[in-house]
Amino acid sequence: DFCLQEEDTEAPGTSSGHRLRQVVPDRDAWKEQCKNLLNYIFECEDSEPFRQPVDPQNYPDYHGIIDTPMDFGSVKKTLGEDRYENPIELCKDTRLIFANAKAYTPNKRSKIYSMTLRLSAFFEEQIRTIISEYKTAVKSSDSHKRAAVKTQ
Ligand SMILES: CCCCNC(=O)N1CCN(C(=O)c2ccco2)CC1
Repeated sequence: DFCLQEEDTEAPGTSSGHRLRQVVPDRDAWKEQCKNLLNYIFECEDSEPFRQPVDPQNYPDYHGIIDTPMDFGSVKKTLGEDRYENPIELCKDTRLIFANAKAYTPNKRSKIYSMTLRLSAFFEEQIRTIISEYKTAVKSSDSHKRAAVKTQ
């Protein structure tokens, strides 16, 4: 893992000459990665029923069965407004989209429900790396903080 060397705690370009270039995992990278993933999902035909909230006019029983509606448009908006602290929170909301469809569908062979199966398989493949890299970056930045405290 990355640990601050003595000279790294000084301002860059100090009398000690050049600083070692630090490669520090970016703990904010997950946001752009999730934006790109959502954009890709929006391009998929399978996401069409899930890009905006269910209209109770079309499905009057929907909100009686589903306690917490969720859709990809809402996830995208929450992300864009910086209301997710991390990719785990985004993953939780996205999984709700799939769980709601499974709970609402009258039949596991229904067209709309079958669309979520492909979509969720793809989403889970992609989000696992984003979350893994985020957790690594957080650990690394924690160790940086510990190292910095030690040198004070
Ligand atoms: C252009 C779509 C606008 C909003 N979406 C919408 O009306 N939906 C998506 C959620 N639904 C289901 O998950 C479902 C599972 C089995 C049958 O329906 C109900 C239909």
